[in-house]
Amino acid sequence: MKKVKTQADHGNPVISIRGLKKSFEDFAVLRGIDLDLYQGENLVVLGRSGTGKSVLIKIISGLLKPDEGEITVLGHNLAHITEKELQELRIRIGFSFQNSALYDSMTVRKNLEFPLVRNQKNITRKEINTAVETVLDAVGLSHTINQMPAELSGGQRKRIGIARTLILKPEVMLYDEPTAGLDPITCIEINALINEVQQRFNTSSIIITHDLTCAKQTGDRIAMLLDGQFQRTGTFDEVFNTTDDRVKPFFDYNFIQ
Ligand SMILES: Nc1ncnc2c1ncn2[C@@H]1O[C@H](COP(=O)(O)OP(=O)(O)OP(=O)(O)O)[C@@H](O)[C@H]1O
Repeated sequence: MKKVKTQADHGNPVISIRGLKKSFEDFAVLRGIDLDLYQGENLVVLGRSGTGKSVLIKIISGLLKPDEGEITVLGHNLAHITEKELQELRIRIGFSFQNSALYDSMTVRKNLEFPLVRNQKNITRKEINTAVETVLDAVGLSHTINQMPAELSGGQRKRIGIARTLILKPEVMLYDEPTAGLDPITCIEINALINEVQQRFNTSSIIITHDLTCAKQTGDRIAMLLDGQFQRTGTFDEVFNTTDDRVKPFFDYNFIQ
């Protein structure tokens, strides 16, 4: 079970989804999704490969359009948002994508400065330095500031990727497979970092994964995506304390810390 219990504000959903449907040609991927993400909570969306987890976060971030349903993100109904409002909204959402590569030719410092300078034209050098130092400290990698990405381990690169997202002070974090391709010890460190980010920056997060250890360690709430819908939602134990034959095998095939 998650070690640090967090107090989500259940009166205040930062993301609200009702009746979301999405098909590609005649393949119905999402078949009626309802979801609320509350202020300050980590919500894990768990599901097997190809169940539509990435499609869901692409729809939340406005990268894909739904066929049906109402999606409200940080007070904006995505059906009625202008392109300019969507750009502004995206700055308030941090994406940690599986392949969010760092720029190999830039130091860690320059990688972190890049989104800041691009999005905040009038920022001062002092403000940039403070922001870089704050996020590097948050991910525990202050000593790497002048290193090149090639000198970092896979886990360190993942941390710097998360720091680069945090530097814009997102209110919502979307993590797509944060532990994919990492060894088990590094996975546990990344899970701890996701919880630290939640505590320190009071972010609300959706964590997409099929890693049950990640789900167990980071999720205040788990939503199990099966057959295009959330079939079970609750704490980790509530979701897996079931005789549902579609959920049980998923549990059995994974190693849980
Ligand atoms: N742009 C697209 N055009 C056509 N089909 C798509 C598109 N995007 C996703 N799909 C299909 O939708 C389904 C769900 O894909 P998605 O990437 O969301 O799965 P996932 O649950 O994130 O899987 P994984 O855990 O392997 O990343 C897949 O069958 C995929 O082929």
